[in-house]
Amino acid sequence: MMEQEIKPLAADAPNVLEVSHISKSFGAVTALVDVSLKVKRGEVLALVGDNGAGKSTLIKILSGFHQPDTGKILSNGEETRFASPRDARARGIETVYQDLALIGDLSIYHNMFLGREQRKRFLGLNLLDNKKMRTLSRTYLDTLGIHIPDVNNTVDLLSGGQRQCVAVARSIYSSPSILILDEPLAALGVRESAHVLGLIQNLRRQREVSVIMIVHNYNQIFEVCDRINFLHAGEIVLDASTSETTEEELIRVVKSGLGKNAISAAASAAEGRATLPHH
Ligand SMILES: Nc1ncnc2c1ncn2[C@@H]1O[C@H](COP(=O)(O)OP(=O)(O)OP(=O)(O)O)[C@@H](O)[C@H]1O
Repeated sequence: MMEQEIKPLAADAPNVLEVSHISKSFGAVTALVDVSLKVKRGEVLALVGDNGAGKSTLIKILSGFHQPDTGKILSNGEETRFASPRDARARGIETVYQDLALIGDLSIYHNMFLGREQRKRFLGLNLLDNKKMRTLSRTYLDTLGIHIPDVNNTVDLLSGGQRQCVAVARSIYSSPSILILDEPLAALGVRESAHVLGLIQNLRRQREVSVIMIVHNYNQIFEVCDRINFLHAGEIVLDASTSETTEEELIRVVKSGLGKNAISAAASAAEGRATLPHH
């Protein structure tokens, strides 16, 4: 794929997903407190925060796995409720969890079509159309700029980065409006991460799908994300555009003390360049 400039998001890009004032507790444990978040069409949003900050709970709510105790979810401007992951998927939200849900000893192209195999009739029999799945997989991976030499190989033979890319490609094959990635770069080395970052960058260039991804490495966030939401103790304490802030500033904000007020103060001190969420 040709390298192109990353176009800034259109100022009038609509919000494809909006959650407002969401809270969630598990018994006595409060996982999320009054969380509001927005994602525009084509935007790549990073979700960061320490262990236990509530990142997984938030993406599980967005993908229909958990229901919030309070608050609203708007999908394309319409209030909605995701009763199950299937329900969220039906409304265009695909999630790639860390286990990737690939079958190691199956071919790459079979994995690409897992659960929606292409079939053909032959002599009255209903057979898998392997040729078609192979060709479609090849074309699709190429379109996304994913370098996989042979789609006949089993997934076991792929590197971690390639596997992540195949899982992402499979999820976007159904043209979702939102792709949620749960730590897509976890446990990947620099070279391996480059595959995945390249893919996300390609998605960002095309601006057809919005991406919400949990990331830990700030450097990678600034490479491929448009905006960052920082979660601390169940609250979004910072919402900043990556073009208007820097990695150093972000680190300063995060280290400046994890109390919400401390972060607000640090963000204001950064010449108002980081915007804070409204509560
Ligand atoms: N199913 C559950 N039952 C009880 N408590 C839970 C459940 N899921 C999450 N929690 C609690 O909610 C809080 C937020 O957890 P969550 O997993 O969302 O954080 P996280 O930011 O994803 O952390 P990590 O980076 O460690 O995955 C934690 O205190 C956690 O123990």
